[in-house]
Amino acid sequence: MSAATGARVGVIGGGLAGITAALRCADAGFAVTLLEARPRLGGLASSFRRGELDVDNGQHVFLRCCTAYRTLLDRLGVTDLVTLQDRLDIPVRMPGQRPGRLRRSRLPAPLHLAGALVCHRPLSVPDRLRLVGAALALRKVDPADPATDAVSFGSWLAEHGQSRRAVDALWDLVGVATLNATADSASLAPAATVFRLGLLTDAAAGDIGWARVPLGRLHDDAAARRLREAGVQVHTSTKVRSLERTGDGWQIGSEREGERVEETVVDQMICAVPPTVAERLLPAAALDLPQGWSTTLGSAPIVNVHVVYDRTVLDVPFVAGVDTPVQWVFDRTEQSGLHRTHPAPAQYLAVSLSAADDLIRTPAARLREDMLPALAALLPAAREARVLDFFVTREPHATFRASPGSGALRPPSTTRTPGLFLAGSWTGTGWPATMEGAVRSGNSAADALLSAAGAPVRTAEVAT
Ligand SMILES: Cc1cc2nc3c(=O)[nH]c(=O)nc-3n(C[C@H](O)[C@H](O)[C@H](O)COP(=O)(O)OP(=O)(O)OC[C@H]3O[C@@H](n4cnc5c(N)ncnc54)[C@H](O)[C@@H]3O)c2cc1C
Repeated sequence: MSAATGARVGVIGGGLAGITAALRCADAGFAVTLLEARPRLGGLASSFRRGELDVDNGQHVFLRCCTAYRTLLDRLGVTDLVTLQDRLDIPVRMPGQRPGRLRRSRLPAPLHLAGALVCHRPLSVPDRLRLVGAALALRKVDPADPATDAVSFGSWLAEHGQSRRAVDALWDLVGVATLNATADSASLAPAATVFRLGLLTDAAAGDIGWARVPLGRLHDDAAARRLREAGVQVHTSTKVRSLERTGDGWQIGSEREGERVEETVVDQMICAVPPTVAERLLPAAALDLPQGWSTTLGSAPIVNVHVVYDRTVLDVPFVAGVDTPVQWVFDRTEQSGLHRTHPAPAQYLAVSLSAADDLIRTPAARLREDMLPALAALLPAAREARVLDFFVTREPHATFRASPGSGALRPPSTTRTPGLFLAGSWTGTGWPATMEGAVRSGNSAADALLSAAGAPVRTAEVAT
């Protein structure tokens, strides 16, 4: 029997961070209750039904180096529902140009990308040569050094000989999608983490993975099943309103459909909610941060434009765009179950638009006017195709804003209040706001809680 048996843990928030933390604590023998405001689990990485179509709230990808997220997928029993490339391969499209690709070779890092970059036609030959120096210098940047967080990625790239064109056609191609910020507005610290871990250290690290099913099947259905099997009490549609310290424990006040529900009393707490909610719920002295820190940290939006065509217009799972407002385009036909209502060859594409400050309030009709011609310019078959459906999903608070200085506003998983721990992709994981960061934060919070409770900490296995 575990040392933790009988001790009660409350987890607020059923995103990836909360799911991970709850499973880890339950596996260690705690009696866990998870409270989630929405009717479903999965938080910012979820899906919903639109008529007969399963729609993700936004296209999500992960990399082979996302070992914590992949370990969670294993724990949820859904690894067979995702695809992971054998070799990093990014088809690149530019209007009026022959298709290109960024594909790694079998050489060790960083040589694995040399061939692809030498042939990256959007860049001039001098720009391609200057990439080498910057890539080697980036390998030496220490993301954990506070001075790194004070600098913008864009200014660092400029200092290292990168032209505007190189930033637009290469660094931002990868950086905007992973940091949800352009190089000019991003902190060097998370940018260095992404490029070093994903592209510059281990050749296989940057291979891209994605779900072959709606995200809800992974992060809601499978997670709910595994949590239940682990003995976690999951209460969805339950919004936490208050968190009170009572003697040695915590009293959680919440409501369901606007009605107060009986308070939950626990011994230890993990708060895995967005930053603004955490600041509201946490005792004032819990964090070593100035009042209003969550507003200062801020958030950044992502918009997805969804288009159903009457025919196949994209013959690969995804492409990245250069010299176009279209950033990344994904084939969503299989995941969405499109052919339940629109027979083949109809195809459903999602255009993922990160760092979308300029687009988050743009009306759908205007996005349609802009995006359909842009898609036709990249995908010749789209010029003749009929659009059967067009809609937009918007996540105004998709990630925290990874600006210079944001690192100092990302607290660790431990707080100054005993028995209270924090999780969430916005906490101090060193990673940008990603699924990997969320799962790592859930693991850190669980590790800290287990160690404070004197329970054995079994570091989660890492997928290879
Ligand atoms: C459109 C989009 C595209 C993205 N693309 C990628 C990608 O390609 N790759 C990648 O790795 N990451 C991507 N991300 C980021 C990734 O989804 C997030 O970093 C991650 O899912 C965050 O998980 P979390 O558990 O930290 O937070 P959240 O998912 O925000 O979970 C917090 C949970 O707390 C709940 N909650 C809030 N208030 C309360 C309350 N009072 N009481 C109870 N519950 C409450 C919320 O409902 C939510 O479920 C994307 C995000 C978006 C929005």
